[in-house]
Amino acid sequence: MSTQQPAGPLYATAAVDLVKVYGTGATAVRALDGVTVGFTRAEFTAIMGPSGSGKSTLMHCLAGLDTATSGQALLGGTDLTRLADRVLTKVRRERIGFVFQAFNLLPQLTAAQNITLPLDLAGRRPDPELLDYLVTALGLADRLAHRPSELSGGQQQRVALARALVSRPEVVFADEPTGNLDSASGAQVLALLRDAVRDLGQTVVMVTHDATAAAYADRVLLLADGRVSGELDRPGYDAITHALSGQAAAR
Ligand SMILES: Nc1ncnc2c1ncn2[C@@H]1O[C@H](COP(=O)(O)OP(=O)(O)OP(=O)(O)O)[C@@H](O)[C@H]1O
Repeated sequence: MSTQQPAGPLYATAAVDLVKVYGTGATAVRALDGVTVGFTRAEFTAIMGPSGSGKSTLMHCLAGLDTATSGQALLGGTDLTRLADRVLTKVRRERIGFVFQAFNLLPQLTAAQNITLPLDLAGRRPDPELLDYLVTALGLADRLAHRPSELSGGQQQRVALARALVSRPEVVFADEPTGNLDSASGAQVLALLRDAVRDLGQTVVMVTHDATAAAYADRVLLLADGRVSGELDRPGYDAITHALSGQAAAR
């Protein structure tokens, strides 16, 4: 990750002078105030910062879930801000993986069907080796025939993670993926995200408030007031909490 020159093949996803203003006139909120940042391929980045600093907005713009006011949201060489809705939907489905705090599984489908749903929609078959690796690594082998209501929260999030990873998307965006999990389940999800980066070359961008979760990442990007305020390289828990308390003191 770098805050310099984000265009180019090195970056899986990048923001270039990204601005997002919600509303108009006196009530307008400048959620992103000119963010330029690149996310290197095969790297795990955590985005942190105070509530309202623009973390979710940045992720949503980069993932094509929200439209920027100006600037570029690049996925590889594609500027998502220039795509028509129909094309954007296809890009999201075929090139991006998502893991949210709410697991967003379809209740009527089994775990196995939920995992392969995005590939099925795209008319693609899962790579059997990758599917096997993910199901085993996530401890889901004996849960594949279960529906979400028959699974624990941790198991549901692991199904959502397998679904996000099985299509080898260019980027996995994770928004507080451990927010609803107990610490053991959360650690399992974070370890698999880290391993997917190390072993599969997956690019992962995760928004989190949790320094323990962020310590799994290779880099931490700090936002404040809609701008990039800092970046930490392979920080541990202490370095992250120190940077966050520095941010709080500066406010
Ligand atoms: N749909 C919206 N309409 C109006 N304002 C919005 C909207 N979404 C976000 N905002 C505002 O934009 C700013 C950035 O919000 P954002 O959700 O990106 O912050 P965040 O860092 O993710 O916060 P949190 O940690 O609380 O989730 C905030 O001031 C927020 O109130």
